[in-house]
Order: sequence, then structure tokens, then C-alpha cells
Amino acid sequence: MGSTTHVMTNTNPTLPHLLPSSRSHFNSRLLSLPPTRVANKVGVFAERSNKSRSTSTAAVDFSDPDWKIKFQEDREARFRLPHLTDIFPDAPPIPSTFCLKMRTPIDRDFPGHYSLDEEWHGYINNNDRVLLKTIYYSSPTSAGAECIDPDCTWVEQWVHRAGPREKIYFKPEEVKAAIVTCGGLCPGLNDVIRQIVITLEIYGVKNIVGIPFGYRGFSDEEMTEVPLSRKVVQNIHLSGGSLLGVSRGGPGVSDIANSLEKRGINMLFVLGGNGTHAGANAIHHECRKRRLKVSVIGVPKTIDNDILLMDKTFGFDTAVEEAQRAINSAYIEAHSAYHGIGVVKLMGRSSGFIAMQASLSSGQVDICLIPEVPFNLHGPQGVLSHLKYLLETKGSAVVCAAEGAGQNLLQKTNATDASGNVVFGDIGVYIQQEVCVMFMGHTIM
Ligand SMILES: Nc1ncnc2c1ncn2[C@@H]1O[C@H](COP(=O)(O)OP(=O)(O)O)[C@@H](O)[C@H]1O
Ligand SMILES: O=P(O)(O)OC[C@H]1O[C@](O)(COP(=O)(O)O)[C@@H](O)[C@@H]1O
Repeated sequence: MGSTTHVMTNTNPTLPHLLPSSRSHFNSRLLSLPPTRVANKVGVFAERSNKSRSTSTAAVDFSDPDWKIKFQEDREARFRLPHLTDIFPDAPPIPSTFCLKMRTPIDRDFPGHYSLDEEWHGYINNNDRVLLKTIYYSSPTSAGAECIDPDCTWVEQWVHRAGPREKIYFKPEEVKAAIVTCGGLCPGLNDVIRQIVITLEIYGVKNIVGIPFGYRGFSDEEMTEVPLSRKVVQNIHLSGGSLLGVSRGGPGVSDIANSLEKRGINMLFVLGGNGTHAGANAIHHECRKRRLKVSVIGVPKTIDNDILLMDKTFGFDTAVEEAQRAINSAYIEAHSAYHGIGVVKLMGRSSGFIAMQASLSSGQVDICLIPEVPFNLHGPQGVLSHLKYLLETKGSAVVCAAEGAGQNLLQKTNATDASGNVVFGDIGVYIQQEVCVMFMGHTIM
């Protein structure tokens, strides 16, 4: 198990919180799983980091009595939050203009009312931490154990606490903030846009714009910035999609930096997934190279809930709720037909959280197929054989498959989308065809 070590390095200074706390599961069951999309992303960053940083990627030598200290130091370095003063050491801090105190008149009769003095600040201290692991596993054989070393040594793992700081480095009146939403849609995008705008306004920022249609909005002359204010965003959380629109593909990083410079944007909020954050990271480095005082803030968006550092990503709950509707319809159809089989394909290119959660909570799914768990369609242990059993015993069955499940069974499409993501084969159609061949002796499309 000498290779059981962290395999990634955080070189994405905009997003240290996106990375898993540790991929070094000692648990061999976990190690045998294909990497999640997050792990793939981590791989990309690790690769880049090797070129720019020599630290952090060495394997942990558990025979070294100081391995734990070194491991923690390494973690500390990887999770260190980048700061504007890294590049502009002389940037003067000013007292925060953000205040969490009640913004309505204080009720003197309310017990424990907020005092008028500075007793309660509501700011986050830079040294505040959030513990990631709360379970102590006494052995790697414990159910669900995630151990770093063979003895399952307890290693404190934490991330920085997010929230407003007492000192800030941008004068609100000098800020031009831009928000851009990239990649695919995800429920909740408008809520996030709305909250960014409202929070910026609380700080006193007045110049806020939206970049239309993802990174493309930086290069397409015909797409003009959307002025944003509390008034504009007040009710957008009640609608789906993104107020600003999304896109894949688009201009290169240099063009985006040129555009930021030209527009005078010095705060860029980027909402998106893996590709978007690779872009955000590259934009940050380009701005750093040009010594532009621009902060790039990544807001991780994934409907798939496959960011290991987060309890839940926005949009996931909505996806699971909606997925249950589809499952229920498939169940009713399958249950009402003679020997009916319902096949539901759900989102999830590299992870099966939506499919699993929707299957479990619906209580109507007989077989759930996810990318993390390999399976056979044919043969005595195959899905078709189990379906035959279900038809004989229950009379109907429902299969729920995540989009990325069983891709090894399908012919590769060799196609990519505008952002370079591989286009997957359709597992739903494949199962449907094979079911028809097996049970009806012919294929239908
Ligand atoms: N490695 C990269 N460097 C810079 N920009 C990227 C990179 N990968 C993707 N992008 C850009 O990020 C945007 C969103 O990427 P995409 O993969 O479509 O969605 P997601 O962010 O959901 O993964 C696209 O405009 C794409 O051009
Ligand atoms: O059909 P598209 O737009 O390529 O998106 C499909 C894929 O995007 C996802 O919904 C994930 O996207 P996000 O993580 O960016 O939300 C996958 O589950 C799904 O397989």
C-alpha cells in the first residue's frame, strides 16, 4: 500500500475548497473504484502543479515517525488560501464595509438585543477552521472506513471557514464586479447570482454586471454586459435557468483577460463546473502574470453533488426531486403493462449520486446502475438475467441508470462537445435495445 497517498496538489488558488480532503483512502474497496469526476479534475491540477511547484506530490512514507506532521504541513500548504497581498504586498487593508448586525431598528425589549457598541462583529477570523472528518475509524475494516495509513491513525483534517473578514482590500466604490455562468445549467444558478448581487450591494458595491452566455460573452461584441442590481435580481430565484445564460467553449484566456482589462472589471465571480474552474484558474494566473488587481472567485456548480468537500452542492436536491417524478412515471407505466420494464436515464456522467438518491427515495427502482460500479448486462450475474427474475417474481421492473454508467459496454462516440468533453454513448437506449432483443426477440428504437 505504499502508493496510498494523496495524488493531487491544489494549484487552483481560486478554489481550494473544491478539492477532496484526501484521496488517500486506505480502504482497498474505495481504491478499486474508478475515479470520480472530481478526482479527474484533481488529476489535471496535479499534472499542472508538477510543472510549477515541486512540493506536495511526494508519497507519504509511513515508516517516517514524522509522517503525520509532514502530511498535515503538506495539507496546510495545499489548502492555504491565496490572497491579494501575495501579489500586492503593500495593498492597504480597510475596515470591512459589510455588517451582519440587524439592519432594522434594535428592539430594546428583546432580551439579548444587539448592543450599539462593537461587541458583536459577525466576522470570520482568518484562523477559523471547519473539521472535515468527524468519525474516528479504529480499523480499516470498519464499515466505510477512510484511512490514511494502515493503522487508521487519526489525522485532523480541516478547511478554512468561509465568510466575511474584518479587513477588506477593495474600496467598494472602486469595484466593478462581474458575474458569469458557464457550462451546463443547474437549478439554483439564479439564487446564487441574486445573492452575490445583494451581498455586493451590502458591501457598498454599485457597479455590478453580468457577462452573457458564459465565457463567450467576453469575446462576442454583440453580447453586451447586463447591469445588475438588487432591483434586477429581486425575483430571479423564482425562475429556473440562468438569468445570464450559459455556454460551452468560447475565447481563450488571454482574450478574456484583455476583456477584463478593457472593461475595468476587478472582481470576477465565476459560476460553473470543472471546465469553468480550469478556466477561472487560468484567468487568475493570467491576471497575476499581468499584475492586474483582479480577484477571481469560483463558485462550484454541479448538479451531480460530486465535490467531496461539500455536504451538498446547490441544485442536487432539485435534481433528485425531479428525477423521482420520472421514476414514478416509469414505475406506473411498467407496473400497468404486462411484464413491463421501465428504464430511466438520469444525469451523472461520472458519479451516481443523483441516480442512487432518487432510486432510494422513490422506493420504486429495482436496479440502479452508476458509473462507480461496473456491471454486466449479459450472463448469469448480468442485469438482463436479474430483470428476467424480476419479471417472473414481480411481474414488472424499473431500471434507473446514471448517464455515465456502463460506458465500457458501449461503442465510443469519439465525439466531443464545444468545451472538449467526451460525448457519451446512450446507456438508456442500449439497455432498451438489449431488453427487446432478450425478451421480445426483436429490437425497437
Ligand atoms: N482547461 C480549460 N481551460 C480554460 N477554459 C476551459 C477549460 N476547460 C473548459 N473551459 C471553459 O469553461 C467553460 C465551461 O466548461 P464546460 O466543460 O463546458 O462546463 P463545466 O464548467 O460545467 O465543466 C467553457 O466555456 C470552456 O471553454
Ligand atoms: O447534456 P450536457 O449538457 O452535456 O450535460 C450532461 C452532464 O452534465 C451533468 O449534468 C453535470 O453537469 P454539472 O456538474 O456541470 O452540473 C452530468 O450529470 C451530465 O452527465
